[in-house]
Amino acid sequence: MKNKKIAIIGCGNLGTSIAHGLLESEEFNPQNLTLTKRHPESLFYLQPKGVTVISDNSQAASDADLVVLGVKPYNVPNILKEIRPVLKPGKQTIVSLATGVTLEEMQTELDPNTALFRAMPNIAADIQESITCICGKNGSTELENQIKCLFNSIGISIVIEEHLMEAATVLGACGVAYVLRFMRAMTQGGIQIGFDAKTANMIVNQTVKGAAELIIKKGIHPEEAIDKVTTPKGCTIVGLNEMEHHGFSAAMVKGVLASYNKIEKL
Ligand SMILES: NC(=O)C1=CN([C@@H]2O[C@H](COP(=O)(O)OP(=O)(O)OC[C@H]3O[C@@H](n4cnc5c(N)ncnc54)[C@H](O)[C@@H]3O)[C@@H](O)[C@H]2O)C=CC1
Ligand SMILES: O=C(O)[C@@H]1CCC=N1
Repeated sequence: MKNKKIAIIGCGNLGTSIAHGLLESEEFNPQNLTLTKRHPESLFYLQPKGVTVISDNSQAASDADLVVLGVKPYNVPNILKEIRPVLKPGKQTIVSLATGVTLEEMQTELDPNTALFRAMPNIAADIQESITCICGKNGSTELENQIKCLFNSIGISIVIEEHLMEAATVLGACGVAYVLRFMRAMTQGGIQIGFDAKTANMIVNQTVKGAAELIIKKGIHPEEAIDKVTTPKGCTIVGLNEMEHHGFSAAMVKGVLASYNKIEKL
């Protein structure tokens, strides 16, 4: 990755998280990163690190080995039309982060030989803790490995089939927001039982981090760990059952499905 030039076209919330993550990575040279935005001033704070920040998408795309599209889905066709004249098929790779825009839809705007990937990271890229799901078209195994390498430097990545990209968006990208809303609700409960907001927040944050890392590091099923917490006739099982009576798991599943169904209509 050290020698690869990357342009993030449309560097908003997600693009900036990726840029931050890349800049923390030892495998990446900041001089090789170009970020674009229509009004780029808000990204100028990254210039002292060696990053190029401009508003000219074609200039950014023409110089890059990897062109990452960070714009909203409805902007993708116009951006592809804009940069197509400067692209060098066979020499560059396009990676779209856009939700719900298929490889086939993008291919219609590009030279048929253009190597094209979709990637679905999340905003934890900022601290190199993203999960990124990737799928591609016209790319060699070597190119696929390069894309994996890029996203592994800001977390972990897996290659999936394209028909699962929308599911990946919901679980991996929207998922960050679901977990954070859960954390806020738990904090509110903590305040009601006596903690000030700051302390409740700290306890919840570390509890969630500990629970996630326990499952990840031990490689166990969540229910196996839950069984270790639920003392018979104890307070945990009473709380969990009360949550289920109010539809906790059902609400989560329904929320996941609602997000998934919305992508179809984006
Ligand atoms: N925010 C998230 O957590 C995730 C977002 N995505 C996808 O990533 C994409 C970006 O999402 P966000 O970062 O949230 O959106 P955003 O609105 O924060 O970022 C898009 C950026 O593109 C810029 N832009 C728009 N038109 C442009 C143009 N013609 N030239 C240059 N820049 C232009 C905007 O100024 C903005 O900064 C979307 O397609 C979304 O579906 C995917 C996974 C997670
Ligand atoms: O809410 C959205 O549409 C985008 C996709 C995943 C996260 N943000």
